[in-house]
Amino acid sequence: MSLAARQATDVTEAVAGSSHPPRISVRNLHKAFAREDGEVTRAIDGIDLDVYSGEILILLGPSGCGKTTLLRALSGLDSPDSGTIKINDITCFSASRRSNVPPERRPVSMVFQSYGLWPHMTVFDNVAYPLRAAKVAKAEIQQRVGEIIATVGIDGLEQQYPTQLSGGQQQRVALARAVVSASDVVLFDEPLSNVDAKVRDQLRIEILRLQRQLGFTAVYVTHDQDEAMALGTRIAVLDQGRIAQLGPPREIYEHPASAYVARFVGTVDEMPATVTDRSAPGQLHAQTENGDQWLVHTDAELPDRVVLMARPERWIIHAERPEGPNVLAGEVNAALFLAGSRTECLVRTAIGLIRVWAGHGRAPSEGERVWLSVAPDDLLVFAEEQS
Ligand SMILES: Nc1ncnc2c1ncn2[C@@H]1O[C@H](COP(=O)(O)OP(=O)(O)OP(=O)(O)O)[C@@H](O)[C@H]1O
Repeated sequence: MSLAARQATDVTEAVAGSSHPPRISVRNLHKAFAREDGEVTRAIDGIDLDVYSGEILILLGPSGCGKTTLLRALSGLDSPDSGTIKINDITCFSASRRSNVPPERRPVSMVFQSYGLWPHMTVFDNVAYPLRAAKVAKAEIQQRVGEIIATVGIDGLEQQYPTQLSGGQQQRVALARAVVSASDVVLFDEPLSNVDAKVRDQLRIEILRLQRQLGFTAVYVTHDQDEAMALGTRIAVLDQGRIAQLGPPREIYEHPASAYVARFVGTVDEMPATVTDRSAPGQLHAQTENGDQWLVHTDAELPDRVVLMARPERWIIHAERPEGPNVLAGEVNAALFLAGSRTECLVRTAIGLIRVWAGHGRAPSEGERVWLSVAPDDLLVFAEEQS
């Protein structure tokens, strides 16, 4: 089948929440590892997850949260302890049925952080490898490899060996090899973490373009929140083998389900506080340690001890004390001009340093006395964690 024929028609419509059945379906998956010291690590601790046709599902979380273990379970490189994995409605793993389809028979391909190219094969032969393994006719291999090499922008390098290529070029070869065999599902394991920042930006766009063009479904592991935001149709934030939150990037950023998610995705400053009034529905008042009262719009049921959080772009800087609630006096400690997009200010206040991203307006200068305010809708509030 030619690349053109494989172009997806259903990418935009068949996303999460649609009536289409999921492309990947994971139920009650567990995987524990026994460490050398006898401790047991629950790398995957009861995960349920559906991934829909044409979406890029990001697995995001700090080191050790189980991202790679989950991806390897999907690929068949690792066997879970219990649960089921279906891909294209075929049971690839079921502990109860004792079935475990080997990696080469699953309809998935993988792109690794370390490229995983065959060093003794040319670029052409690396990309052709899955087609030769599937016994595709020679003329078709020639055509499909030629097309995909041009698509990922490495034409002219066909006869080079991987060691003769830059990291970015090697990852383009790996990408071409992953998509050449028209796998329905492509699994990405931190594919951009070995390339420099500029190439990473380019490759991100390339991956997105390729995915839109070919319509494959992707599961993409990263610990880089910018990458997750840029690429994800939905993001699953993992915490110790569990899904802490699953949703579109904007929802995760603007409505984090927990303090853990708020801290991991984006930047926040935190203010411990005590709830002083919850009599009006949909709002509460809380007092910070300096005695200030804060008005927060929320429907959440919360204990008395809470933590208030605000994103840096939600604080507004004023030269004069503004009217209204949630106002804090401060002095600009540092003002960093960041590549034209914003000025990042550190403002010293009675409750500590607050980060504020001032946009295109007048940026305050260091040493200036200012007032900060934040709208009641823009304050996040969570229960204080018990230590
Ligand atoms: N083969 C193994 N033996 C013992 N423990 C393991 C093994 N593989 C993973 N673990 C543990 O399982 C947990 C999850 O590991 P995993 O590699 O899935 O995390 P990750 O989120 O991908 O981390 P990173 O971003 O650092 O790659 C970690 O605590 C890790 O130490």
